[in-house]
Amino acid sequence: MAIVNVSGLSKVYNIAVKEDGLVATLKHFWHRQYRPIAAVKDISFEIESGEMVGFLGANGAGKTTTLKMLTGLVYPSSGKIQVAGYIPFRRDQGFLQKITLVMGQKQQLIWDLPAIDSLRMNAAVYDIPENVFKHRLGELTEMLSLEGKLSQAMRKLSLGERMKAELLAALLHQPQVLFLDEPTLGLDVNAQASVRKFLKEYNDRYGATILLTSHYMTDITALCKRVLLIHQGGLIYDGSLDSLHDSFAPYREVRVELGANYNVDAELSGFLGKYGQILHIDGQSVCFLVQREDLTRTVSQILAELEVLDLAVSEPAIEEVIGRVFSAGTVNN
Ligand SMILES: Nc1ncnc2c1ncn2[C@@H]1O[C@H](COP(=O)(O)OP(=O)(O)OP(=O)(O)O)[C@@H](O)[C@H]1O
Repeated sequence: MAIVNVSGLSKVYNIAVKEDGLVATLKHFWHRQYRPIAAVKDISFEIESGEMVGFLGANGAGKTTTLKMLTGLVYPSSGKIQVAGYIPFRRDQGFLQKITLVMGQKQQLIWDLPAIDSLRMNAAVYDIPENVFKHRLGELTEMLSLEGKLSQAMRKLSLGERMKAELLAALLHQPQVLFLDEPTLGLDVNAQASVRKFLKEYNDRYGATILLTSHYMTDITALCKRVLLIHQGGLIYDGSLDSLHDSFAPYREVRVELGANYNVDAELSGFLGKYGQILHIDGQSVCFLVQREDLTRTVSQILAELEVLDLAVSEPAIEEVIGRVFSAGTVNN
């Protein structure tokens, strides 16, 4: 059953515009002029309970604005949203108990205090009884490997530990729906991996629904089977990561290591073109693109016609595929 329903959602920000200079500043004071910015344009999607969905888009595409509307922080210009049966912008107590929003670039825990003090305050805000608080704290501390860290001032923790403490704080009330905006932003690869591992485990253990934005594709490929792609405010793709590969990268990279008796640069670069588009030549190694439907025939042909020491076939990187989708600006799926 869908726990997030979004239909025809749009957001237009009106930003005040002002020309330079004192006169313009005075004029602006009395007679403000506004320019509309369509940050989100008529997007619709549903998320099933327990799903983990990646939300991808370039800078300024509209991801944070969408997450803010889904959590009731920003009022939509038009369209409908329901999250866990609630209308977010009403900010009902029941709604706030069911959701959480974590923003990688914003902190809720107080810098000079130990995390445990802020966590106690959160427990009071969410009306969590002491025994439940202790139980959840123990469970989450263990899952996040934060033993011994919560009694130190936040400023003394590493960036990765701080992010994990933020996640703990955001999950103390055991929300059903997690909106995560760049939760691994700025973390080193080990800390990123440990946040990912935690999110996977949290989703498995509690069946939580997660909508996640990240500029690190490893987060998305490790956690999400489905992705939403937003481009200039519009939703241009909603489907599986695998189908994205199929629709936007209907080719494979074939890397061939040729025997030493070929002078690859001089002799072969010309006629190698018949096997596919040459991507690059490096010593005796040639890499080129072959359409997926031609792959078997082309590989057999290469093996029959050339002296091949090694041959490898790979899919193009997902970053590259998504780059193609964004440059095309639309997807028919
Ligand atoms: N409070 C605001 N007032 C006016 N314009 C805004 C406001 N917040 C965002 N915008 C504009 O709306 C558009 C979408 O911004 P948004 O922050 O949603 O993008 P994003 O996809 O989250 O980008 P990023 O990946 O850089 O965080 C941008 O053009 C941005 O400048």
